[in-house]
Amino acid sequence: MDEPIISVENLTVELGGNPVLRELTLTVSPGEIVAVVGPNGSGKSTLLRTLAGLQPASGGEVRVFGAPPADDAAFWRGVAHLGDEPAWYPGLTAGEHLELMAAVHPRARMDVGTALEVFALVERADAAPLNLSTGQRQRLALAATLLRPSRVLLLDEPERGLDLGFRLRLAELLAAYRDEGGTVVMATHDSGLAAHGRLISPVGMAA
Ligand SMILES: Nc1ncnc2c1ncn2[C@@H]1O[C@H](COP(=O)(O)OP(=O)(O)OP(=O)(O)O)[C@@H](O)[C@H]1O
Repeated sequence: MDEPIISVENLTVELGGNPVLRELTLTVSPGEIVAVVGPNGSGKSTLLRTLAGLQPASGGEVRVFGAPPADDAAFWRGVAHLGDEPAWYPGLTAGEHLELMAAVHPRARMDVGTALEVFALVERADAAPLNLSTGQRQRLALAATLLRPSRVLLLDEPERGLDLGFRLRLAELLAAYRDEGGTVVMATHDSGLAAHGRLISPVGMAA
């Protein structure tokens, strides 16, 4: 078996003095899609944030690429995280946000024109992100996340605001990412999307 790309042992995370994750153990192999499922408040976002190194652990160990997540360029070159809606640059259009992403990532996974087509944003490329609909903004955020090269995708409810057709498309896009050798860990409430991955639950109940 391949070396795990993510390994979590006995992870405990406390927020505001309350244990949110308790002794969680998880191993993710390269090329896997893992769907983190469970009720509201069960700790899905907390788990993703901890894997991204954005939330310190209270106990246990998290390793990504064989080392604890580190807030440095090398780590973020390998990891693309989409949590809450990103901050948009004032004055830049939707298309220019993707141009910016492509400019700083010379080995982007797709060019801007392709990204606009894949994420059905061609007609709205000249609009400011805040003038897009909720689902269009989520598609833009996903386009920016999937355009940049990465080895691990950490997605928190990527289905947020998406219509049914695009949720199905998203499942295909994640499968294509996996087929290129990428690894996906996503928190989701969408049973269709979750069905594309190995189900885990942060509260340890049968998912
Ligand atoms: N900053 C914080 N301080 C204290 N408690 C917090 C904080 N953020 C989240 N929590 C609590 O931690 C628990 C887990 O929250 P988390 O956002 O990880 O859940 P989730 O499974 O992602 O939920 P949802 O399905 O609603 O997105 C919840 O009970 C939440 O109220």
